[in-house]
Amino acid sequence: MRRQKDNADWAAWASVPWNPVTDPATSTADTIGWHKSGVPYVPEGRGVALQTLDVWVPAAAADITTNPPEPSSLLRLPGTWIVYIHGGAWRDPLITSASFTSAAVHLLHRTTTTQSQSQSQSKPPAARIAGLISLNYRLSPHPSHPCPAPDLPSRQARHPDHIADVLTALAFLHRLGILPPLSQPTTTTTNYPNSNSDTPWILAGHSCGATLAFQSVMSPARWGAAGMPVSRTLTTTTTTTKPAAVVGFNGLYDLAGFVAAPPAAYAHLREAYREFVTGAFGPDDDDDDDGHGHGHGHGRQGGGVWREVCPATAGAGWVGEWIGGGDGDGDDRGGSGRGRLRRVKAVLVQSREDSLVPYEQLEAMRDRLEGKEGRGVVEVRVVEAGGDHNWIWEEGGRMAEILWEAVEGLPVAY
Ligand SMILES: Nc1ccccc1C(=O)C[C@H](N)C(=O)O
Repeated sequence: MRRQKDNADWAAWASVPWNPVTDPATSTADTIGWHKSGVPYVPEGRGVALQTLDVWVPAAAADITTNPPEPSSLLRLPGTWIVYIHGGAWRDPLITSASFTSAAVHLLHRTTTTQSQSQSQSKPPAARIAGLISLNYRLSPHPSHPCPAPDLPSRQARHPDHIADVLTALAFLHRLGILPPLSQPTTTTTNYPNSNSDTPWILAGHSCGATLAFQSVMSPARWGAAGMPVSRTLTTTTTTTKPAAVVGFNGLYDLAGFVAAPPAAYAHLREAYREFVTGAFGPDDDDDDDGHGHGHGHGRQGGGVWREVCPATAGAGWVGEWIGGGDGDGDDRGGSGRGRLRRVKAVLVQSREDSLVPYEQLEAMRDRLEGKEGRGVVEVRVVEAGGDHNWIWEEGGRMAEILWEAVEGLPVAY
């Protein structure tokens, strides 16, 4: 049974070929990495068009400079895996997993350069990347991008479909052993077979991808609360290890707060926000059409769906669900404590020149993480970045630098 599942996963993985990546920074044709685009993360052909992921692996390991990595060598690659979740307000079909390409190529270049430097000085590199993953997930409808019929299954998502896809993709990577592997049957919820602090990984996201990144460390049970049906796919994802660091680029963290009272310079975006938030999550019970939303949580039952889905405003306890590791139900009582992260990192990156997301979003998130729940367990790092909303991934170099520093800053050396 388990073996069959593994085979289906590896078959999905192998259904897409590796392509060599050359270095645009040098004019040589040297391979700096290998890339697969569009790997289906719902095996056996049961997924839809956007339930896919991209992967890049640096060619730095000696045996894969001339040949693409075999599954067996893939699992032995030393270093950190980074998983990236793209933005686009849960709906923009023009922003996909490919939006990570520029940052990915910069990271492959850095890995290759650092590797050869440390080899010539015969000392281990300060930071090392094992591989990079960029996720696609089903999107909500976009009013200015009509959807051709064959794409419909990928373009009619409504919360919790987006987060369910992210969790499904992460579970796929865990089953393959790319992310800290799970050796227990997924039905076991009290045993966390792996200490994720042994093999830390990083989860990053841009804009709504940052929202999804923080949602994914919370208990999935939250997405079944408040009368929202949990997607069928979610039931297969109960046991996953959590990232040691989450990096949010120009992230959306308090949508109810924005729609209720946007900062003056962003007030013209209020209807745009209300539209895409409603498209992704449905109308908010607390959203008030006269423009004076009160937006204060009434707990999980009843109003405040938008507050409950946003990391800066969600009901208490989610930081504990992250730290608890394991399957994310936050309940490690009587358990071994394995899978527990002692300390996690949140890197919050925001440009003051972002014309779509105000700095107040970062502040709300920082305040939440530095509050009662997070104090002493979440190390918050605030990073200012330049450019407009999408510059950070379009340019890629600065994003790569911040992610590289996140790898260097991981608690466990290897
Ligand atoms: N208005 C926003 C506010 C915040 C963050 C993104 C947006 C977007 O518009 C994203 C995307 N280009 C969209 O077409 O929905």
